[in-house]
Amino acid sequence: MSLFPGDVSPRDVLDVLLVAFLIYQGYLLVVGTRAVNVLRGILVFAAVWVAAQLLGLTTLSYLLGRAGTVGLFALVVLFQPELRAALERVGRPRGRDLGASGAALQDLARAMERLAERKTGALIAIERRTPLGEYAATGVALDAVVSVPFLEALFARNAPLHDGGVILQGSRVVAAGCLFPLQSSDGTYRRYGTRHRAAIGLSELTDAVVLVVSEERGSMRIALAGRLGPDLNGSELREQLRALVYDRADLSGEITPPPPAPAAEVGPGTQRERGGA
Ligand SMILES: Nc1ncnc2c1ncn2[C@@H]1O[C@H](COP(=O)(O)OP(=O)(O)OP(=O)(O)O)[C@@H](O)[C@H]1O
Repeated sequence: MSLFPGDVSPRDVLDVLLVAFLIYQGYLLVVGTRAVNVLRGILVFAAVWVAAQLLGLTTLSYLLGRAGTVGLFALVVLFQPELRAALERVGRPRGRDLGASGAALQDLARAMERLAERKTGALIAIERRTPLGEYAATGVALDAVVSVPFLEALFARNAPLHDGGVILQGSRVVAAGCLFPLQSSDGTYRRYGTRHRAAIGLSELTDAVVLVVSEERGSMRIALAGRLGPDLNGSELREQLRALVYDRADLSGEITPPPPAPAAEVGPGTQRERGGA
């Protein structure tokens, strides 16, 4: 007896499986981004359209059908950055050697702690598979080994490059004073300032691990995959860095974003201090 009854051929099964795989991958690409809300809106729109067709509401289904065609083009324009990031993620090489070392991790974490202790604001993006060249180009190119004094000097108030973000590639600082894309001020992160929104924005469009020290609160946080994690102490920061950047085994797997900070923690009025180990 054939495994595939009737008209269903192995090719049809393969076809359906591939389409299901593509839909699932598409879902993984948009989950956690602002595109998810739009996706929900599209589903509601499609459901109303199908209902209108089933009920024979010709004018409504005609209008919705027309709006759908125009909407597709509008979506491409609206989500151009997300689409580009998604395609970049698809074509990203696997298991790139970051050339990072345990020493760099310790220096980076120590610099973060010192900056947090002194309430010196800082923004540091660590490149992973998505090249950050276009963001590095907005600042000043550097080529220096990651070290505590160097990072402290970069972010020191009145230092020429303290404004903007620093970009690291492995153990090297490759740019400073860079402009990162701001997260749109919708939803959960509306109450954050621009430094935090720049961290979230960059992590939304790339797979970079973005570290932020708050000048106001002296806290250390990580933004990853469009989400801002909770305040970290020194050992938590080291642990996260080890897992996300310096443990290369992790690079073959998927990114697990840190849980978003509870709403109570995010307001400017809530001063929960945990910076420094
Ligand atoms: N798009 C950006 N890219 C990189 N850095 C930025 C960007 N926007 C703002 N910054 C940095 O953030 C600083 C302003 O931070 P602001 O006080 O608005 O943010 P915040 O999230 O409240 O941070 P903090 O808690 O440190 O005050 C700027 O001086 C600049 O260094």
